[in-house]
Amino acid sequence: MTDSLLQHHQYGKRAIRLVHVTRDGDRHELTDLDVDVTLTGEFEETYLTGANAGVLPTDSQKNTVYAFARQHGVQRIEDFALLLARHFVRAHETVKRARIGISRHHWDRITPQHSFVRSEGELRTVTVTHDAGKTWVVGGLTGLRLLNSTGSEFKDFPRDEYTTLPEAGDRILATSVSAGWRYEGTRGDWDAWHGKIRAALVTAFTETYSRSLQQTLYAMGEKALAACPAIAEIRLALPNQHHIAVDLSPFGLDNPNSVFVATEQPYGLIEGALMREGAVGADAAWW
Ligand SMILES: O=c1[nH]c(=O)c2[nH]c(=O)[nH]c2[nH]1
Repeated sequence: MTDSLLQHHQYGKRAIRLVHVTRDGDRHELTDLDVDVTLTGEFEETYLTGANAGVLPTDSQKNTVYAFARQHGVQRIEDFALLLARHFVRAHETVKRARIGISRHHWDRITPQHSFVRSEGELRTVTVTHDAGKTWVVGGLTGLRLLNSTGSEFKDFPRDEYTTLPEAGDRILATSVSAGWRYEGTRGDWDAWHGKIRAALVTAFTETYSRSLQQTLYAMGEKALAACPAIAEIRLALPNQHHIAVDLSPFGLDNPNSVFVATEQPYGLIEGALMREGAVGADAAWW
């Protein structure tokens, strides 16, 4: 046997599918969540010898999520994640840090009472990390698809022997936003704050005349920080969903920037993080 050290370990349950219905008479509220639980702590023994005395089964973790949903409701995912993270650390001595990630699928009401249609793509997300010293709440969203059909260019980039990209003076700019933002505190008006930040991201995307998606990213982050004083930092990942004008000349047709092929792969990925001036970083809050 070679000498080896267990360097890092964590475990938990992924993709706990939870659908919760609140019945207010005939009118129902639907909440549809994917919940991830990750625990770190004193679990070396089971890795080294298979002794499970300190190992809270992932099955019990899953059951806790369902039981807490019944007992406490799930209306605001930020509060539900805080509740679960604190519970695992408080209730189990071997658990030193708990991280709860939740993504919420959005359903739109199609009758006044109890019928819904799922709006595809966009998820509201939260990651709560809790240990003896601190609790961090990172709110966010993924799959927010945005497109500007003008107001975007990409020019003046360096050209080398491999450059074929033409300069674009008027191109389509399209992306699917992934954003995470770290709140300063653990109490808040989560729904309103999420709404303000989402609106700021959309407004900055639509209102910025874009010379690069990088510039647009910065404008989005800046507007989000301005819109919600409760957040200290924001991280954004913006895939550049390229739309390429189709060459219609073989068919004797022109293409005055009206027919495009929307390509999925490969795509550019533009990432950036903005911190409010004077705020203190918190790497442990992020994956
Ligand atoms: O906004 C852009 N940023 C880039 O870095 C880039 N690179 C590329 O090929 N197209 C684009 N567009």
